[in-house]
This record gives sequence, structure tokens and C-alpha cells, in this order.
Amino acid sequence: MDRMIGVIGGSGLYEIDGLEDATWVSLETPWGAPSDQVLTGSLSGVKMAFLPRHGRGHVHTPTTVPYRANIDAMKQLGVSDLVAVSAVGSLKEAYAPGDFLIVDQYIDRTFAREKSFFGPGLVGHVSVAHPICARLAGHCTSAAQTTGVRVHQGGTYIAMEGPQFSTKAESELYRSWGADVIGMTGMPEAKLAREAEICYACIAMITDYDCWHPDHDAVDVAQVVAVAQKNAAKARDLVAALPALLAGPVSDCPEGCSHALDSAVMTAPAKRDPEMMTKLKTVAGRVL
Ligand SMILES: CSC[C@H]1O[C@H](OP(=O)(O)O)[C@H](O)[C@@H]1O
Ligand SMILES: Nc1ncnc2[nH]cnc12
Repeated sequence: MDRMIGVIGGSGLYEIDGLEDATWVSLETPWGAPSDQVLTGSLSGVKMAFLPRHGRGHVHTPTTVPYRANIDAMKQLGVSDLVAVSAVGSLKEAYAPGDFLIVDQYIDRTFAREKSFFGPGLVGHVSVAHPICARLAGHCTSAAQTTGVRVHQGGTYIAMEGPQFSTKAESELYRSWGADVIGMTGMPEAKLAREAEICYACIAMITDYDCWHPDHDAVDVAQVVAVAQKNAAKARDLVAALPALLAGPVSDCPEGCSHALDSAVMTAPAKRDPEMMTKLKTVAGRVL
């Protein structure tokens, strides 16, 4: 099987261009409809699938994004490598608006979302100690470096519930924890990609200094949109650079992403809920 690159576009990235045979396809999943149709096609001979996380026209809030449906849809299409693009606030002076940061860790502070495909009748536990695929993240760094933006390799993304931005006290708290950037959508997306055994990496497009910086106004949507729009072309250039780095047949991920479920399922075969087994067929069928 050949590789397929999936891209989930965040605020400011609702389409990608240059795909051959570009077609918007509708998909259904046991978890409901994805955020939007998925744009499929190929780029430099590599199959691609693009999904705007909030839907075209930005209709889903960070809480109501159908994260499980989105990941299931990517898996249905055969996506092996999933690259998330997210607008984030910076929690460190050195990470300036306009820069890109290739995430390698998360702190999950979200609390109002379904975070797992597993559940009663089919219990599973995967490791998210290293939630990002280091191999894919390395390719994202290389791709980002071709675009001329300032790229930072590695950093911790704190995922907040939103939709309001943080208070200054919260922003200072997250800084004291050592977090590098803040956003509202990185989780549970990364955890679900791991459950679905899809390699996942996140390109954080820094749009603001949140509200802690003494020399910058507190973040608002106008700031985020202005920087995200300026950077959307760079994000598209980055995506266009990925096929050359990732082309070729799929093999087992050396980081273990493609075997994340090897020992994850706890429920005894005789006790598994048939309805859950059916729901999890796409994401976990390999081990069920
Ligand atoms: C428009 S500001 C807040 C909004 O932007 C980010 O979205 P995404 O991660 O999808 O790029 C942030 O997480 C919030 O959802
Ligand atoms: N400061 C911020 N906080 C949360 N999400 C964001 N997305 C972009 N900037 C953000």
C-alpha cells in the first residue's frame, strides 16, 4: 500500500490548492459526520486528503469539532501520515507571531470532549507518552524549512477547552509549567490519531503572544486571523513540500505508531460488545 498524507487545516486554512484530481468527498462514520467533506487528490504522485477542522466557513467550535469522526474518516481513506495545522498563541518570548513550531509534547487541559474511540464493552489503553510521530515531525521540520518561515523544532502545546481565551493568571500558570504554545484543538486529536494507529504531527502556526506579554495586546480573533491569513500561503507551501519527503510504500512506523494497539485492548473476547466492535472496525479492526 502506498502512503497517503492527510492534512487537517486549522483556523485560516480551509483549503489547499494544487491537488491533481481534486474532489470533495462526503464520508459517514460511526461517530457521525466529519467537520466537512474531505478534499482528496494527489500531489507530486502522492495521495492526499485535506479536511478543514472547523469546516469551511468555520462552523465548529473547538469543543464541537467531531474529532472522532475526523480521525475515523482519515483512516477510512487510508491516511498513513496525518499532519495537523493549528493556530496557537506563544507562551515564550522567543516564539514570535509568524513563526512555526513543530510540536512534540502536549498538556491536555480539555474537559468537555469525547477523548477515546474505546468505551464500555471494549476497553482499550494506548500509550501517548510520545504523542507525536518523531519521524513525521522530522519531515514537517524539513518541509517547513523550505518555506522561509522561522521554524522551531519541538515544544509543548497546551490544549485548553476554550472557546474563550485564557485569563492572564492562567497564561502565567501555563508559562510556569514550561508550556511553549497554547491552542484549543490539539487534544483529543493527537490521542485519537494514536488510537487509530495513524502517524501524527502538528505544525503550530504562532499567531499571538496570548495575554501575558507586557508589550503586546491580549490576543483577539482579529490578531489570529490576520497572522493566520498571512501564513496560510506558507502552510500550503509546507504541505506541497511533504510528498517529496514521504513518497513510497507504507512500512511499519519505526516509532511504533502503526502498532499502537498491539497490546491495548483489555476486554476479553467473549465479553466484547458487538455494537462497539462494529463501531471500532475502521480504527481498530487490525487487532479485533
Ligand atoms: C481563531 S482563534 C482560536 C481558534 O484558533 C485555533 O484553531 P485551530 O487549532 O483549529 O487552528 C484555536 O485552537 C482555536 O480553535
Ligand atoms: N492565544 C491563544 N489561545 C488559545 N488558542 C489560540 N489560538 C491562537 N491563539 C490562541
